[in-house]
Amino acid sequence: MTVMDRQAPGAGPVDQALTAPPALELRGLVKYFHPHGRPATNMPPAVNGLGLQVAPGELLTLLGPSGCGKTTTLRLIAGLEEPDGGAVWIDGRDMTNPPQPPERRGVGLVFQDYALFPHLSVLGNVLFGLSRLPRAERLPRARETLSLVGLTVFESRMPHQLSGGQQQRVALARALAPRPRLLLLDEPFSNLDAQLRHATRQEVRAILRRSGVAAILVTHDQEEALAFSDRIALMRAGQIEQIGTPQEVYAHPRTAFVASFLGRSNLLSGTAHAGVARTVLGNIELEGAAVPDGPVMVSVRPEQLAFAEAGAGTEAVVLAREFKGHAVTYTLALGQQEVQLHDTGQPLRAEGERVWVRATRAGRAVR
Ligand SMILES: Nc1ncnc2c1ncn2[C@@H]1O[C@H](COP(=O)(O)OP(=O)(O)OP(=O)(O)O)[C@@H](O)[C@H]1O
Repeated sequence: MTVMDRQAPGAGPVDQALTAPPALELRGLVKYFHPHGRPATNMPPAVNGLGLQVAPGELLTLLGPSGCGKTTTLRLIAGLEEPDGGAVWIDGRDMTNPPQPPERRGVGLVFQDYALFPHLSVLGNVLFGLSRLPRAERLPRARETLSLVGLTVFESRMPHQLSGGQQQRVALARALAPRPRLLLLDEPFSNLDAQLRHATRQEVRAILRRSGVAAILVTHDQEEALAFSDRIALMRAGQIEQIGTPQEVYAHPRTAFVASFLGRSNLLSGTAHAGVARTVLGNIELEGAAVPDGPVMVSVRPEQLAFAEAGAGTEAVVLAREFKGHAVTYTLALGQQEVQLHDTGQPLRAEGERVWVRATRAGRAVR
């Protein structure tokens, strides 16, 4: 079997999940860090009862603010940390009872700082990870993987003769060459400048799709998470706050934290009655499952607000304008409340101008 044919044509992660065990399953994972080596009862765990499944071939992103436990989760999966509770299953095998060392887990790692060996050529770097393979298979495997990442012509170059994006692809080839069941990527694009970052991200995504490997990406960059993933797990304080496809999590955030961490959101307090919330922006219909009557927090995305004819919405004043070429984001004051509105058209509104605003779609009740 080659790296390429591990995923049958047309079989997506969901189809495969019906026939194969999950590439990864985390069950109630807990990790405490003890300062100075002593247990501290008042310290919350870095990872707090985390559970999730990753299907074969699936690209999952762990997204969340600094310190929420993303890297620790990745290190627990790789076997670089021991959990205090719970279990890590990879490809249907328990890695925690008894604990399996990192090299026995069938996991590939790609980090932010590529960690290529500077004195080895591109080919040498990829061969390095193949020492467990029979000697005769190493060179063909290394070359096959370099071809997968589009670096065949660079095989004799030294790392310093490559661009940052190319070096990252060598690191990817090195991690993919032993054909791991699961690839772990920790902020792999954060050393690249904005343009290269975008291009490299797309290339890496296409390479992972071709190889059919399941991968977990750690990032705190929401745009990266939205563009890269089949599903996003939004983490907060060592737990998953919400997990779903990028579209689901963006369009249907369950909490105020998710609504404001993934994209921008206006959080309006109001009173719900019969599926409609009375807010500073007037009556806003509430989407989704029935919302109980009473106090409610409503998330309305800036693109769900629009300017209205005078008298046809709520009156506001333009506080600030952020021009982005294809769109404009306005910050508006409605009495004491500030809201943001995305507008794509003309005319441009001036700071200080009086305007009328309305919600164009239903809002989302969040906790
Ligand atoms: N070796 C360690 N010793 C003590 N505390 C640690 C250690 N590693 C992580 N922590 C703590 O565990 C928590 C989670 O850290 P972790 O690095 O997993 O977060 P993260 O979400 O990856 O953050 P970032 O985006 O900043 O990398 C933090 O409070 C951190 O300070």
